[in-house]
Amino acid sequence: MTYQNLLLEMHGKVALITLNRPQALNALSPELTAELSALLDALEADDSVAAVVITGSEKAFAAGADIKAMKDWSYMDVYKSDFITASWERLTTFRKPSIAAVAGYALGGGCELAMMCDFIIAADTAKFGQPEITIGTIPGAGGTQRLTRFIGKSKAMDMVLTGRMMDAQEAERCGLVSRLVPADRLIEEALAAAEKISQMSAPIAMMAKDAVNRAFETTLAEGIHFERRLFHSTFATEDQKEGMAAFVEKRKPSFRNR
Ligand SMILES: CC(C)(O)CC(=O)SCCNC(=O)CCNC(=O)[C@H](O)C(C)(C)COP(=O)(O)OP(=O)(O)OC[C@H]1O[C@@H](n2cnc3c(N)ncnc32)[C@H](O)[C@@H]1OP(=O)(O)O
Repeated sequence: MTYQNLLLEMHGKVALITLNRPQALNALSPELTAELSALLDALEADDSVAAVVITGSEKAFAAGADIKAMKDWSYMDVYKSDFITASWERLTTFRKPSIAAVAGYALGGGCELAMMCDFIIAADTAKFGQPEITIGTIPGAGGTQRLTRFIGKSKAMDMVLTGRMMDAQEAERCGLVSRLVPADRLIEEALAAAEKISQMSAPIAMMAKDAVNRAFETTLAEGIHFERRLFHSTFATEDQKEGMAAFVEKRKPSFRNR
């Protein structure tokens, strides 16, 4: 498949996806999100891919949904097509580890897309926001829910009601991003993190990701029960045997993803 709005580069077992609509600050058009969804399907099915990094340009990770495309849509258009469509949410069902590497603007759907990744590494130039209210709408790709879980009610209300932007330092302080790096090291750092993850057992990484994600969805008791059962099931894998044997034998483990 050829992609008009995305670039794909392989770095060993890590797929680097670059959103590529520079003329519109990577605004997330229906075509772009459909391409991203199709590409994630292909990467999920490809056993040679262990992790994914999604990035944009120096100026913008993504400036949100494509306002020019959606400005004249009617209620029936968005309701019947169920916009935000499944293609936007494909990242939330992607089972391999995903990292958003954010420089510049991550606004509206751009911020929402970054929050759908497993974690966010931000350049010191990054700016996050949910400015939908300034154009007469509200976040529609999970912003009110995910941002609130990341940064708490008070700050989420501030962001969503004023539409203000948060700089990278504030985003790190309040837990929206996991790491802050100089802009010229963003891709290197994100690829290094993904490469480190790709050395782990792939099924164990999936279980770890499933367990952390469950914390978003359930009570503490249910989440701990879920974690415990997954933890137990790691003992049914060859990779748990290999990992612990390697520790005892003072060598590097050689995981076989079994
Ligand atoms: C997903 C949902 C449901 O949650 C909804 C949304 O995401 S709604 C969209 C939320 N995002 C925004 O409201 C941000 C819109 N953009 C801006 O405020 C500004 O572009 C900026 C602050 C990010 C950057 O400003 P500046 O440097 O002055 O650049 P511009 O001249 O404004 O932009 C350059 C070029 O890109 C086009 N552009 C920017 N953002 C979008 C967008 N979201 N959709 C479509 N096009 C966008 C902008 O129109 C410019 O193009 P030209 O008009 O010059 O052709």
